[in-house]
Amino acid sequence: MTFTQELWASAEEVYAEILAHPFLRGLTDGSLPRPAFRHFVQQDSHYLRDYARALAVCAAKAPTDADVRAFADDAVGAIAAEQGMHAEFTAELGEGPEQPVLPTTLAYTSYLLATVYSGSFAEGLAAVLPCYWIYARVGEALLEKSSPDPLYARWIAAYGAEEFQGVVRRVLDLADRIGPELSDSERARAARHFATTARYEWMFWDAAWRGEAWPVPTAD
Ligand SMILES: Cc1ncc(CN)c(N)n1
Repeated sequence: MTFTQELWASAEEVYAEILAHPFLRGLTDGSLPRPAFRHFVQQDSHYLRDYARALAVCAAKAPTDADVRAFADDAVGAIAAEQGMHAEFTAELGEGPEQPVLPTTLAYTSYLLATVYSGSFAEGLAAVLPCYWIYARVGEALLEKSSPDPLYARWIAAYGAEEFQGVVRRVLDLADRIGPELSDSERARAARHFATTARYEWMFWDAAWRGEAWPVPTAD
């Protein structure tokens, strides 16, 4: 089994649950309530700021100059493209009340940052991978049906697009290049990180679907 096959196997069931989630079903049949989508976009803007930091840390630990550049470019490029898309969505949806960073976003980004700072390059890579790979798979799967809602159809098209798929393929190729050099224990740790952040991906959509809020008032 290649390293990426091993990683995917650790989260296969989570991916099935993601595709079945009412948030994603609501995107494709157009029934997703706008407040849930706005919630998602606002939390994703918070998330992407920290995800860019996580990619920058991966870049700093990458094995070759080309890999350093690829991660650094992604940290700037792919994230800037997604943030640009969110800005367009926000303009169309209307700002709505300002949301603080909510519990699931905070838990996910805290886990990502702790892992990329404290783990090896392979562990950090495994932790950031579901963000790329699950969205690429979801984009591909949803593209066939797209959505009767033009806003949701644009979101699906962005992740199904060849440009995004190509970025993801590059990262997967890198993972498979370093895979054979890893010890069994490092591969096992990496698979645990991958499975954990894949779960956070499910939780992120679920939090938007539920309209998650802090249970008691916060200071900000
Ligand atoms: C939570 C989350 N995960 C993944 C992606 C896709 N880069 C995203 N924008 N947001």
